Order: sequence, then structure tokens, then C-alpha cells
Amino acid sequence: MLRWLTAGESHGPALVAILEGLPAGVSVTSDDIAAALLRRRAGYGRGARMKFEKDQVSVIGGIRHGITQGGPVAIEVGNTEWPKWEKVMSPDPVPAEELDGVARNAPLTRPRPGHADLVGMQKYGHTESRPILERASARETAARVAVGEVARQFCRQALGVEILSHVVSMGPVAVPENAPEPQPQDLAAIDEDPLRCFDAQTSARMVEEVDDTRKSGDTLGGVVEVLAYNLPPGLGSHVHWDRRLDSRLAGALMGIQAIKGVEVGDGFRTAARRGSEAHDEIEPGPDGVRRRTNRAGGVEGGMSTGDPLRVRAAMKPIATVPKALDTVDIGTGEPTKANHQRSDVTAVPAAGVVAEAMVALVIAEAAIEKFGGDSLSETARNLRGYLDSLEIR
Ligand SMILES: Cc1cc2nc3c(=O)[nH]c(=O)nc-3n(C[C@H](O)[C@H](O)[C@H](O)COP(=O)(O)O)c2cc1C
Ligand SMILES: C=C(O[C@@H]1CC(C(=O)O)=C[C@@H](OP(=O)(O)O)[C@H]1O)C(=O)O
Repeated sequence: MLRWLTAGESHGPALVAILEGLPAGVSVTSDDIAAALLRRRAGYGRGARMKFEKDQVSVIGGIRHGITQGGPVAIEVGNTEWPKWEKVMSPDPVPAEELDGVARNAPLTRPRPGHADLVGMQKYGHTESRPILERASARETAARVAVGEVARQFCRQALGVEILSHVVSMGPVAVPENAPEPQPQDLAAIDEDPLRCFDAQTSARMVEEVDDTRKSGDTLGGVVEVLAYNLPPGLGSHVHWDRRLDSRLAGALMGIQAIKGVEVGDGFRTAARRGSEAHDEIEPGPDGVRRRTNRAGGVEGGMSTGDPLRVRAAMKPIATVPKALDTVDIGTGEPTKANHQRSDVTAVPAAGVVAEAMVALVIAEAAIEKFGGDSLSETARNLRGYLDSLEIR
């Protein structure tokens, strides 16, 4: 069984993540994790914070000399901005006079629409939103990407699975429906594109859209697509709702801050088609049976089919809109404008990197469930044995 958890706040000293249940023998270094975190920070449209803040990776346990040992993998992602927040976010009590007049400590009583602020204050009994927004912030996704990188290496080394993502729409600007699907070797080129879009012409139009939006004091959302190649057939199961691979992927993607819709395969587009145009017909192929198309996105009956996995996640526009939205000051009860300091214009490219991490964690979990193994070689051997013994190919 694979389990993982994160802890930490946006302006705390560090985020931490623990990944438990991963076989021994996966090669992964702090540099691999740091590189994954750098990818998450990149992307046109992100705000000032991405420039001055740095992630500091320390592996606390579970990896020795670049190889997982079989015990829990614990990773700390330190925040270089912590000295500025040491008093405001101190875990221990701070004398009142030391906080007097500290601007960062001013109570945030103007909850931002579209954030966890208002309902979080109600639910947890706070009179200001700092305690809520610190944990709700998508800074937490740095910890997910850290453990997601370990899971990705497991997927690659044990299963030969490669995971990538690209931005397919930014606000109203979308990649054409018939554009070619990126392949694993295209990931480096996608990462070089300012919007992580696999279509240079569309990317240029997306950049313009982000610039226009920034100028008008507004924000943007969009859609990312994650692809996973070389999955074996049979991860997940049709027998129970929470064992379905599609439901687990949907939950994992919806669990990313600001994701409001998930599509598996052609998803919502399928709903508009007739049945004869919606499914993937089966035919004899040179290596056994195969599907003629992959409209289902590599999942049928809640199980991976062996065709490329294709899922999309729709991100809402950033909620901390610079031309601040209407709210109520909880201290006075008066209408006012929401708290705003700065924000990303869009974080869709970063959301794609986070989505890759979530997909890697779900695939790793489903593979460990099916193939077991306390070491990488044992998992790989069990996978080979399963593939060799498949009666229908
Ligand atoms: C990578 C990433 C970066 C984000 N950056 C911001 C941001 O700068 N400003 C903002 O208001 N929301 C940002 N968000 C979204 C908020 O965290 C999210 O909307 C908020 O926590 C409320 O959660 P909900 O949208 O899922 O309801 C970001 C999300 C992600 C995934
Ligand atoms: C710090 C990160 O993202 C932050 C996520 C975030 C939010 O509300 O989710 C809001 C912004 O922070 P702030 O409100 O302090 O400017 C982003 O910069 C990160 O991704 O590392």
C-alpha cells in the first residue's frame, strides 16, 4: 500500500511530505527533486513570489546514496523567505510588543471570494483568514511535486511508464482539437515553452492573452492535459467505485487547488457524440488485439487498457484578482474590497506539473497494489510475469 501526506504552511519554515510503501531500489536524488520543483515554479504568468522565493530540498529519510531503502521517504522543502515570516508564523508564542506594527501580522478580515478564507474562518472559528490561507495556498503543491517525483521515478524504473503534461487552453485560447499529441520525448520542448503548450502558434497567442489580462488587472484559468505512456492493462478495477483508476485519477486531480473539472479521455466531448462515434472498436493487430482509437483515454471499466492514459484538468482563473472583488469586512460588517497583495495572473502551466505528480502517485499506488514487491526488481519481475502470462493479447 502506498500512502502519502504533506504538512506545512505557505509562509512557514518548510513544507514536508512523507511517502510510505514505496519499494526499495528506486534511483532518485535531491537534484531530481529540485529539478521537478523548478519546473513547478516556471511558466509565463506567475507572480513576483516565484522570482524571489526559492525551494530548498532536503531528503530527511528513506533514500541513501540516491536509492530508496524501502522505508518512508521524507522530504523537506524549505522556504528561503522564512526569515521574513519567522515572528508572524512562529510556532511558539511571540511577545505582543514584538508583533506590534508588523504589517505582515495585520489581521486579514476581508475574505477573498473564490478562496477558502470565508468558509474556513467559519468552520475553524477564526476572526481573520491568515490561519486558513496559509494552509489552503497552493504553495503546498511543492510538497506534492517532491514526492510525486519519487513516484514518477518508480513508474519509469519499475513499469517503464512515462508521464508528461501540456497546457491545452489558456482562457479562451485553445490548442486545435486535431493538434498532434505530445510523446514522452517532447517533454523537454514543452518545458521550454513559456506556457508549457505543445503548439508554438497557440502558445504565442496565449502569451498575448496573459499580457492583456495582466494589463487589465485580471486573471486567467485554463486546461491541462496529462498523458501517461506504456501503462500495463489492468491497473485499477471495475469491481468497486473506489478501486476504479478513473475515479482515483479524478479525485487526485480535483484535489489540486483551483481545479474545477476533470475529463478522462474525450470526457465531456464524448457526451455530445452518438455511440458509434464515441467508443474504441477492437480489431486484430500484429501483436494481438488492439483498439482502433483511444477516445476512452486509456481507461475502460475503471482499469487501464494499456493504451496511453489521457486526462484533463480545468483550472479556474486565479481568485485573488488584482482589480479586487467585492467582499465584507468581517471585523466591521461593511462591504469592502477583498484582501489583495499580489498574485499569479495564471498558474495553469504550474498546475500541469502538479497534475503530473498526482497522476504519478495514483499510478504508483495502483501498480504497487497489483504487482506488490518490496524491491524495484521484485515489482518489475511481477509485472513481467503478469504480462507474459496474459492469455488474451
Ligand atoms: C500552482 C498554483 C498556483 C496558484 N496560485 C494562486 C495565486 O497566486 N493566487 C490565487 O488567488 N490562487 C492561486 N491558486 C489557487 C488557489 O490556491 C485556490 O483557488 C484556493 O486555495 C481555493 O481553492 P479552490 O479554488 O480549489 O476552491 C493557485 C493554484 C495552483 C495549483
Ligand atoms: C507560493 C506559491 O504559490 C502561491 C499560491 C497562492 C494561492 O493562493 O494558492 C497564492 C500566491 O501566493 P501569495 O498569495 O503569497 O502571493 C502564489 O504565489 C507556490 O506555488 O510556491
